[in-house]
Amino acid sequence: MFDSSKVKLGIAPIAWTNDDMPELGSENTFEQCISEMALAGFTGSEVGNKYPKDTKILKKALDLRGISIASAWFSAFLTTKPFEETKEAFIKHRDFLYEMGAKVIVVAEQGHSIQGMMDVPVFDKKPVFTEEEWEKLARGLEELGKLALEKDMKVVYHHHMGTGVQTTEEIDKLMEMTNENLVYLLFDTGHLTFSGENPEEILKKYVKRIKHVHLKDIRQDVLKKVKDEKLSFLQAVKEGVFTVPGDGMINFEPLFKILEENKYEGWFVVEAEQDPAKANPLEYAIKARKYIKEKTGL
Ligand SMILES: O=C1C[C@@H](O)[C@H](O)[C@@H](O)C1=O
Ligand SMILES: [Co+2]
Repeated sequence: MFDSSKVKLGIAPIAWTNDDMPELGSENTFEQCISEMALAGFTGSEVGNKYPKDTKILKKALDLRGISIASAWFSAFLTTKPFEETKEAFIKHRDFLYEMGAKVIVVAEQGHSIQGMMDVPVFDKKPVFTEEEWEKLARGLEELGKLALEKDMKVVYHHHMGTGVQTTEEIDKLMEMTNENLVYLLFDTGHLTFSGENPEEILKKYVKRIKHVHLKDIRQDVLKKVKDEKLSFLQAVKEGVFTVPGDGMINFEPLFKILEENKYEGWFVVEAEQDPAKANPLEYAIKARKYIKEKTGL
């Protein structure tokens, strides 16, 4: 059994409004989004572009609905820009999250990333870092890890489609090159399956270093289409490659089992970006909440 005082359930606003493609769900307001999260039974959220930037206003709106902030995405450019630029932006982001009570900071390297490029095939053109870039990334992430620790927070690295840290080998390399007490791992079921990795193997290997979990499922027929038609990451999302856990090809039972046996503590964040015009966000949030209850008891 998971300890429900140690494992919390959140959901990402990206199913209501997609910050990478603001035309998806532009009609959905911040208030509707967080009200529906609460209505579906979630007590946590990550942060979207429509969220108020003022922490007092944001806190009040979230408190009214019994929701807290689990974390928020940070784009690092350690391989392509001077470290100071990433550092300055990271400190602002860290301080915002600290005020909101978050304990982990989601970081993904965006140097050379193709994840935001509408027409670049995600399986053909992903970046591959040079040794020099790996070194910059590893040392930079350790510095960000130290900055996070100043506030008793942790950097959790987000492996991601279309970036230099996507595959098993790349995750292994990053984990080997960084200090385990400074750089932790985010486990995103959807990205690993999309990429063709084995989520169970990765989870077993790094479970002690995993401090944040993104739960999303994959529609197998859409994944095939992405490969056959050489679609980009954003086109894949629009087509519906991602869905909520339990609605696709991933077997979550062994994953929950490994997390449970290893006494995982932290957030499970349902993060299933798809077109809200095709997949009603409240309906899918309820579906996800029900599935998690069934499989974990949480
Ligand atoms: O954590 C995430 C943040 C999103 O912006 C991203 O594109 C999504 O797929 C994801 O996993
Ligand atoms: Co994610």
